[in-house]
Amino acid sequence: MPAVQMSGVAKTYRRRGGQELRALDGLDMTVESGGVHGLLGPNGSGKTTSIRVLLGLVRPSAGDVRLLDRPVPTDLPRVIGEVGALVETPLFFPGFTGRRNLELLAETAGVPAPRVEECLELVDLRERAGDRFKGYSLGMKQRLGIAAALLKAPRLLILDEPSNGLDPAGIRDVRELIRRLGSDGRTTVLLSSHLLAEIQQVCDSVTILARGRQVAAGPVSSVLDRAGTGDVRVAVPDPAAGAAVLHGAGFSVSPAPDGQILVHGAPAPGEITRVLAGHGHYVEELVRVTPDLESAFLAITGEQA
Ligand SMILES: Nc1ncnc2c1ncn2[C@@H]1O[C@H](COP(=O)(O)OP(=O)(O)OP(=O)(O)O)[C@@H](O)[C@H]1O
Repeated sequence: MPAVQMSGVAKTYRRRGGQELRALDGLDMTVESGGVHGLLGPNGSGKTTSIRVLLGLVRPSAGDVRLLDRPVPTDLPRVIGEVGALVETPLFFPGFTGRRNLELLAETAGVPAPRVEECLELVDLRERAGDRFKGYSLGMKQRLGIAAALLKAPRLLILDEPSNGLDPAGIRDVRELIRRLGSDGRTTVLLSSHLLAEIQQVCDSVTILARGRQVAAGPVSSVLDRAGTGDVRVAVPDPAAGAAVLHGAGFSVSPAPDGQILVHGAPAPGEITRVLAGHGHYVEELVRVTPDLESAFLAITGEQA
């Protein structure tokens, strides 16, 4: 059972002056249960809006939404107890300790008190739980926010740009925490981010958004592979002669920076080896050129660098 299913979801905002803005324009997204799923897209692509739709904070103009196999918003009251979310920087009492803040939230939500300590442990804040919230670093505040979202032991945890504003150590801690949560065998994490590197390091699968639509989805590695250039870099002892042979055989070639040959859009690299060997050029190395992550992302989303 998928944890999240969105199909054809649209959300139109009316701007001042009557103009319409399509924040979501027929968005499809499936998040299978378990692991960490990334929602990746440039600023303004609709990540926060889709999360707000999932949580019933925004009513979609069209489309179907299911959360833990229940229709949303109709059945939201029946599933919301199993969903934890960190959407904006959560509000805590600055003068209270981290622990007291969580205890208050737990009491309000009817969560048994021992769960507070478990959550503090999960986010690695137990040692500092007796300190006042206002003295926490931004990273600690964010981890306390995640602890609050975990109080109900949710099956689905939704985190909207949790690394925003954090320093490198804070980012690392939050990423490790998300990975840990996603591999506990019972929690599905949906993580939104505009940072490709974050998605690559943390997520198992990804939905990529651009202008309110899905532009790619699937396991992280295959989605990025699909954005591959199809170029192959070939090393032979005599690159100029080798390039002439390949050109003569109909391949599109250009010189690679290190004196090797770049063969463009080569569907079957084995053919390159065969043609070269047929003319006495023996391949020393043949490597498929994978694009750097940033180019892959820009290629997929169609954004300009
Ligand atoms: N309440 C609102 N009223 C009008 N327009 C809105 C509202 N909320 C979002 N938008 C617009 O909808 C589009 C999508 O915004 P959204 O916040 O969902 O994108 P995002 O991918 O989360 O971007 P970011 O990373 O910048 O938060 C943007 O153009 C935004 O300006």
